[in-house]
Amino acid sequence: MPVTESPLIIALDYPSLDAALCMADQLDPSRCRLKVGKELFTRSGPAVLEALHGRGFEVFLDLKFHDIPNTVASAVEAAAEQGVWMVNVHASGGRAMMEAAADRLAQKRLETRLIAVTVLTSMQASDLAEVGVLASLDEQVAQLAQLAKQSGLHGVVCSAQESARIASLCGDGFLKVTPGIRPAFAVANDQQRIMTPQEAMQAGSTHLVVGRPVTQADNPMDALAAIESELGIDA
Ligand SMILES: O=C(O)c1cc(=O)[nH]c(=O)n1[C@@H]1O[C@H](COP(=O)(O)O)[C@@H](O)[C@H]1O
Repeated sequence: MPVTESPLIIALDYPSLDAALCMADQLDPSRCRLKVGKELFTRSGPAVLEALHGRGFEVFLDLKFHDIPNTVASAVEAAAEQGVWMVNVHASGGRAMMEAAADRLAQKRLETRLIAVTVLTSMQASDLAEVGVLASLDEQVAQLAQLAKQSGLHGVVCSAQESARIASLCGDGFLKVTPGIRPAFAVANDQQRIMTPQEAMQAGSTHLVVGRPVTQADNPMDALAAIESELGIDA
């Protein structure tokens, strides 16, 4: 049984363990999961995982691995051994890399969900062209999602704008973890492909990653409650 049925994952993008735990201590593991990303993990290391697991949270370790297959498989194994609920890689690392990571989890009987980033939600079509990708943004996301599924991954990180297409190509059970979530009260910041929480769920997202709209709000708990209410979740 999961600790929570909520689709919400709060991104703890903070510069210190203390700041991250200050937010975590206002949250409840029955209401959301937490995401630990590059800044926090680089500063605090595995201690943050222990601290959050100790408080009962399921943790998405978002380090977006992208390297040769053996290196990524070993990094994914190391994350899973620390008990994280979810870990991610970049789908553009390719089939061999994703298969090696998925196979390693299976060999070691580790149940961590492994997902792949398709195209970052901060990118738009012109950014893709600039890095030499000639496919349209939608086509690139669809191609990488299908490759991730064929490689044995549990799902993808994508924008909610792409969730419906990925559901039709890869199935409802394939996880669609969607950052770039912006409730009506929040600003876009550096996100390009955004949707509101309700639109994202209607589009078929299975999980919503929310950072600054909650963590930088004047009252983070009110912001979280407003999102829950938009989704019809009883807090
Ligand atoms: O893998 C991710 O979590 C991720 C992928 C992506 O394409 N876009 C994206 O924003 N993220 C992460 O999702 C979070 C979004 O945070 P906010 O923009 O503050 O809501 C950040 O921690 C990003 O690192």
